[in-house]
Amino acid sequence: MAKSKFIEYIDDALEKSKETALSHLFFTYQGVPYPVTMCTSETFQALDTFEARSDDIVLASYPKCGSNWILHIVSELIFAISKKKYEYSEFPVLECGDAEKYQRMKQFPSPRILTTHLHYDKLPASIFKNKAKILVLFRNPKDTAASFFYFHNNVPDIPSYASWDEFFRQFMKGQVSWGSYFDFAISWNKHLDDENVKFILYEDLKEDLGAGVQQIADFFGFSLTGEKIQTISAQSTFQTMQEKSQETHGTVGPFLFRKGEVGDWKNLFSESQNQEMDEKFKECLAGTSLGEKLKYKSYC
Ligand SMILES: Nc1ncnc2c1ncn2[C@@H]1O[C@H](COP(=O)(O)OS(=O)(=O)O)[C@@H](OP(=O)(O)O)[C@H]1O
Repeated sequence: MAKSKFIEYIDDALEKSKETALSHLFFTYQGVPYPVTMCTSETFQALDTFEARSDDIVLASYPKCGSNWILHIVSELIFAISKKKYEYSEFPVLECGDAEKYQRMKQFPSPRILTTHLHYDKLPASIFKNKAKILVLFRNPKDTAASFFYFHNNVPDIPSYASWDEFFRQFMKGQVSWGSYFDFAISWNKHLDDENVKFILYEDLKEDLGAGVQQIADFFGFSLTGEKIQTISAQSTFQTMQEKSQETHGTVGPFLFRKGEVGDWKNLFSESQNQEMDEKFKECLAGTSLGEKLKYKSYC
């Protein structure tokens, strides 16, 4: 990707981050904290003017669950079908950017890929009305928290936390960008088996990427040969994506594609933090359909 709108937007957000202290990083909109460097209340107010199409591709996930991974997979699937490279005419996160973006997006050709970190009930109504398909990606909360912490503390221009313990406290309170992992999970839990919604797990993608790519292709109705699916899988491994990360994501790339592993949380969590998260998981998700789907016992 040349210096695209995508990278321009990220560079811009990083530039704003340089001058933003952690204590001023968030503003709250309808009860959820968002980073001032990426979101504005004007854009949230305009969000309901967004007109979804039935062939829009919506990729929903909490931050750090691998949205750039599935975005890449879906872009490659579109390329394989249409023979045209998917163009990011706009930064793909639906709720990020200026309030006029929804007007500009009317001109973009189908299929449009929209990623989002929004809770289910905060998505614009037209997504449901016009029956756009939504792929919802989850990752176990411990690795998600670890990835989130490293991102803040490794990227030089993004405000750092004083320590992992401090980040963990804020994460558990939901005082991080896009709010609480658990609130996000609760909001999606009842909708994972809805028509036009498909759940996918980061850890399953890690375990068998080929099978995951095939499922994603099937869900969006892309019919490709097994050979093509394998080629796309090979182009979507962590190593391949990390090697190209500077080219695809600019300076933040190597920090964003950090480790891509399952279980890295073990290097950070203390025993009491571990227990605290297990309790929170039980309280919020035990016995729910999502609680089962996350395979918490295996990964946490
Ligand atoms: N191909 C592939 N395979 C395995 N893991 C991958 C892959 N691509 C991205 N990742 C990992 O996803 C984490 C970043 O998540 P997001 O892309 O959702 O980040 S963001 O919220 O958009 O900033 C981040 O996780 P950590 O490495 O644990 O920090 C990325 O490395």
